[in-house]
Amino acid sequence: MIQNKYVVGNWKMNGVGAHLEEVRAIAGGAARYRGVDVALCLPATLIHRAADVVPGFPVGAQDVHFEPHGAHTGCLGAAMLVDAGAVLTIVGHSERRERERSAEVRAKAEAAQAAGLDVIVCVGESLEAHEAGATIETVCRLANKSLPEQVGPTRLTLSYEPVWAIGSGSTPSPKEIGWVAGALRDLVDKRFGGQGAGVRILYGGSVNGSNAAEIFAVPNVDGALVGGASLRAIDFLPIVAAAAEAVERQGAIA
Ligand SMILES: O=C(CO)COP(=O)(O)O
Repeated sequence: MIQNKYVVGNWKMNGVGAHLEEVRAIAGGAARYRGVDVALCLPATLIHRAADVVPGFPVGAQDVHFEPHGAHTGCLGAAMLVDAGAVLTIVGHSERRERERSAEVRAKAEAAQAAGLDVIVCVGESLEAHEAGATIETVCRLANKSLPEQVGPTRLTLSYEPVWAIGSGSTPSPKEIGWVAGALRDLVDKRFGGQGAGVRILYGGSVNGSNAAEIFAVPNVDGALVGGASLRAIDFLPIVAAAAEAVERQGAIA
């Protein structure tokens, strides 16, 4: 089944109020492309303001606590994110996995689903695992342990982000990305049966305007999770354009 590509920006710990102009430019620019769903996962401090500035454009969080509320200093529950205007959240990003295990990632995904958030679950292998030829084994193990019990009523997405490719300028070859995306597609289909077809698989790690077209042409890659190149419209919109072109080439604009 061919569906819209999904291009999500992850601003990480970047952005203050002045950068809402970029959010506005990205939302306005993205609206020009058909066949692509675009979203931005912003610092929590900007979610509410962005939701006001670009009503209807999907803004999300980069993490969520697995409990709805309580004595968790510095954390945010899913209902709080919804209240701020978020419609999605990332869970299990490798920059957070240093402090959390897959069982916690799964609990976060389920808490987010229960609150009505779309969820992007991240998995990826370390450089050591990559060099040892253990990429597929590692990402499938992480995906199996981190994915929620059910696809759920909201949109579930799985993002393959090799730890060594994040912010490094290096990416796996299209062939390697294809092997992993194919393995994750099989895993999702097996785990969720017919509902698995609705789960999109993204690639993340040093995606930019120059390599996006090649990455979007890889079988089973349904989009990208973009870090550094999502901070400015001038860098991010060419990635959105490449996704729209890939969908057009596949002849199935939704
Ligand atoms: O971690 C990432 C997105 O979540 C990728 O970051 P970069 O695109 O900056 O490599």
